[in-house]
Amino acid sequence: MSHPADPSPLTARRCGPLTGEAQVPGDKSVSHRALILGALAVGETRITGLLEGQDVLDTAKAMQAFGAEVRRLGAGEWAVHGVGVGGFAEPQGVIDCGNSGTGVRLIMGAMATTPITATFTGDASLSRRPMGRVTDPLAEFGARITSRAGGLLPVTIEGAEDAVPLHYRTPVASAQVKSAVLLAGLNAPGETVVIEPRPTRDHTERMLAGFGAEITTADTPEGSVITLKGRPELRAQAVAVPRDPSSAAFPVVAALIVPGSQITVPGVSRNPTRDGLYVTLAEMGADLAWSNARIEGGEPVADLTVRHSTLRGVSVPAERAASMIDEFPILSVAAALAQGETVMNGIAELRVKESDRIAAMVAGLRANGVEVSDTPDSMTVCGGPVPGGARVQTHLDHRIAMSFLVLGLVAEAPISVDDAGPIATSFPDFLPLMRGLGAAIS
Ligand SMILES: O=C(O)C1=C[C@@H](OP(=O)(O)O)[C@@H](O)[C@H](O)C1
Ligand SMILES: C=C(OP(=O)(O)O)C(=O)O
Repeated sequence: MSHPADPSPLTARRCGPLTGEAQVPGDKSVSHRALILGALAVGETRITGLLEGQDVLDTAKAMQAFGAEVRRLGAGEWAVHGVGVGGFAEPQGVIDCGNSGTGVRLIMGAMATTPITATFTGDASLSRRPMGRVTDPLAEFGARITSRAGGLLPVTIEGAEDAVPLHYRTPVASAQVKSAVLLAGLNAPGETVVIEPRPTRDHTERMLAGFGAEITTADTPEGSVITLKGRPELRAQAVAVPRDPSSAAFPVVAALIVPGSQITVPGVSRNPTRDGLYVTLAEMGADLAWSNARIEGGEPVADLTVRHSTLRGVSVPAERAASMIDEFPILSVAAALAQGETVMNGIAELRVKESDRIAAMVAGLRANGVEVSDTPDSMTVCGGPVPGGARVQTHLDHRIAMSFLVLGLVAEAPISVDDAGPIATSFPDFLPLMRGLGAAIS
């Protein structure tokens, strides 16, 4: 996505009830990890349900550049022939991770303890995001790292020759930082330990265990202590990727706010480190019915039925932020339709995502007549009728684009977004899926 096509604006209009089944795509976090661990394993990993969004395709390309064989077998079906821990080859070109923070940060971790050199770049959005949070701990493993001033991309990493394992306390609640350190720890002798003051999504830990690594998590007064034994032989696996709860959030909130709607969303991940939005919507009075709970690909999943509901404003505690970190833009859309005020606390991390998501939501909601305010780490939305009628700037941010297209389905006047192109990074079929449910987006 470093050389995006011309911007593609879209407009959403008020519509009748949404009905039907929403087959949302595979989980983005799990998809990146399946490709990376597949590339570090011995043998052939088979992946089903892989998200074929641009972020993940960029990671697949990167794994090829590091020497893994990556083949697409069919829709969502991929094979990765890995090179083993420590087996990455030096890429011949620059690694372009496009729009993807997860891709670039996890891959930097995965190569930083192998004695090869790689340069990473990305699009205009990724080039504004902080990389020091990952390159600082990777330097402690013995990697030599240069970046643009302020720890920005492009970043060049000379991987450590004789890596030393690390004990690292993450200064921000970030699964990307935790995962980068754990992936680097794979090729360091001895135990690498990550201490997380607050739990974040645990897909890396689950999948490392699934691939045969020795990894434990202990809850202690200091937080979660994750211990990984270095230099395991990772064994190729079959990985079934669950459907992405962060993508499901868009049709789910759309069905909650469009009167008369009822939809089902099968096979959504219910990983408790990802369920903050669903907990919050239930507190707001949302009619969400989960059924057929099961385990798929090492992750809990269930089917979800959603009915239009009258929502009321709530206060979302800071402790919940990590479990719904990508869902605050769409939560603020639900909040705009709720009775009373919704306060979102402890969300400073939103300022360093694909855009400053607090600023982008505040600007777009205000332009469409919603009362909203913010502080450096919180946002408050006042619910009520939504006049709409404005065009929103999405700043290369897929979640801002999808959120305002959902809001447009209930606003009095249509809402446009300046560029829907980035939606393809995480949810390439968003438009046909939403139209299939009855949404008026064109
Ligand atoms: O590890 C991951 O797959 C992700 C972690 C989160 O980022 P942070 O770890 O930076 O909070 C999230 O925002 C991102 O979409 C995916
Ligand atoms: C923050 C996100 O992704 P990433 O950090 O991987 O760019 C997201 O998908 O909302």
